[in-house]
Order: sequence, then C-alpha cells, then structure tokens
Amino acid sequence: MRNSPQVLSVPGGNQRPRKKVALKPGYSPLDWARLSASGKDLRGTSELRLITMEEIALHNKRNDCWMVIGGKVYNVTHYVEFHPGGKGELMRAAGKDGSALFNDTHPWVNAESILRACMIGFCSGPSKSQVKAVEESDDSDASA
Ligand code: HEM
Repeated sequence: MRNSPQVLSVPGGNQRPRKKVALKPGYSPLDWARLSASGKDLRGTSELRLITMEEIALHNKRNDCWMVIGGKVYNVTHYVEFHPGGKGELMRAAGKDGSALFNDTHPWVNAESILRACMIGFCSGPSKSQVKAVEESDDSDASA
C-alpha cells in the first residue's frame, strides 16, 4: 500500500520494519562500487595476514574501523558512510566480529563482494574473553 512502511521478512519468519537510511549524495551503492574499483587504497595495508581479535578490537573508531564478517577481516573505515543501514548500525560491530549481527540483519547481502577492496586478512581465532566466556558456560553446564 502506498505510504505504508516496507516490511522486511528474514529467514526464521521474523518481520520488522525496514531501517534503510537516506545516504548523502555521492554515497550510493553504485558510488561505493566505483570507489572500490578505482584502485584507491582502501585497506591501508599491503598483505593479507592473520589478525587476532585483540588487534581488531583496537580499531573500533569511526575513522579507524575494522570488522570481521565470516572469518575475514575488513578495514571498513571508508565504507562506513556508504552503509545503507547507516553509520550507527555498522559501528555496533566496530572492532568486533559482526557476523551474527550481519546475518541477523541481511543474510542476503554479499559482504565478500562489496568489501573485496578493503579486506585486510583473516581472523586468527576467538579473543581470550570469548574463550573464557565459553569455558565458563561449559563449567556451569557441567555443574548443572
Ligand atoms: C561491513 C559489513 C556490512 C555490509 C557490507 C553491509 C551492507 C548492507 C547493505 C548492502 C544493506 C542494504 C540491504 C538491502 O537493501 O536489502 C544494508 C542494510 C542494513 N544493514 Fe548492513 N552491512 C554490513 C554490516 C552491518 C552490521 C554489522 C549491521 C548491524 C549491526 C548492519 C545493519 C544494517 C541495517 C539495520 C540495514 C537496513 C536494513 C533494512 O531494514 O532495510 N549492517 N547493509
């Protein structure tokens, strides 16, 4: 119906209103595709490498933002303004593994393709705090 909010159906049957934001002129998906293909250095580093969660966590700022999606590490600093869901949403996963948030929100989005030009490496594994959390929940399971 005209003027009714668009509703998004995600796998699992949940429905929620769409939250796409109005992007600034020059920040459309097509503009991002052009920038990605332009040869401009969007990585800030030359070689792909293994990166720890500890190091990734240091890059959690608007002007220095790394993120893990599906085990791959991306420097999304240049992408932030282009994210169709807005800066605020993207920054929720700044310096973190954003895979769960990403897949909950838009599993159909091809991050590998969109972020190809800003991939900087592979996540070397969980952070110490993540390991500790799992160990602690194992302990509480064992005692249950
Ligand atoms: C860096 C990886 C990400 C990429 C490449 C990406 C890309 C996109 C794209 C292409 C859309 C438009 C989807 C469509 O039109 O159907 C979108 C929308 C959106 N994204 Fe992301 N996104 C990323 C990470 C995230 C994260 C981590 C969150 C949540 C914390 C998030 C939240 C959203 C939201 C809320 C929308 C609006 C969805 C809607 O209601 O229409 N995104 N994103």
